[in-house]
Amino acid sequence: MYSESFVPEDDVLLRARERAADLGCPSVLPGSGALLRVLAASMSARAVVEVGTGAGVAALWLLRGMPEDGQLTTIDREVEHQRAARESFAEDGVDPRRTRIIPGRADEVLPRLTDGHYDLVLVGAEPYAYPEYVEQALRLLRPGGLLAVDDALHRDRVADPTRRDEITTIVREVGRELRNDARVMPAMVPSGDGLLLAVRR
Ligand SMILES: C[S@@+](CC[C@H](N)C(=O)[O-])C[C@H]1O[C@@H](n2cnc3c(N)ncnc32)[C@H](O)[C@@H]1O
Repeated sequence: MYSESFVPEDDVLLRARERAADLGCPSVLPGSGALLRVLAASMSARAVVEVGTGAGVAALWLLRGMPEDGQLTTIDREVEHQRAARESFAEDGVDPRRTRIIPGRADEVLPRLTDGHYDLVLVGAEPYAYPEYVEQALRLLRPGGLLAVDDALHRDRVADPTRRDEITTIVREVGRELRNDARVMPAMVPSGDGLLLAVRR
């Protein structure tokens, strides 16, 4: 699709994407990656959290938008994925001080992160646990901080009310909850597999 390839990915991103594919791990689609870079740059996001590192595709997009003194905290439970992400970061010449890769389960790691400290939180792992990650993200964000939920349209199934499988229902419910949550201003952006955005009031 034209908009997905509007900002083409360079060789480093394409290799990170290949690493992810070799590990059987889906990555953020290019349209959403480009959007994440724009968002991180527009708000000078210095403190960013990513739930689900994968091989580092979304992380690279974010890091490219963040200021040089920003730090990305990214959580993944798979050692192989952390290793692949490290390779991707090294290949892009990312200063190791700009990334903090925390190994472990997100439901155990997120509660240890500091309240109201982060500019941007990207949720991109395990749709089953999105409700819990979104709640943690809202705790972590400073006022004016941005929540981004990847795969929020789940291959367009979320928009189709006849799709009632468990994951689709959970992801649809997360959108509905955020739409009615007075703590945020939400918007659904149909880039990639859907990026649900919500600014923390
Ligand atoms: C869809 S991939 C993330 C892709 C990455 N955000 C990107 O776009 O490049 C999901 C990742 O979340 C990790 N993951 C799944 N469940 C997790 C959990 N409970 N805690 C931490 N990481 C988890 C997987 O190991 C996988 O690397």
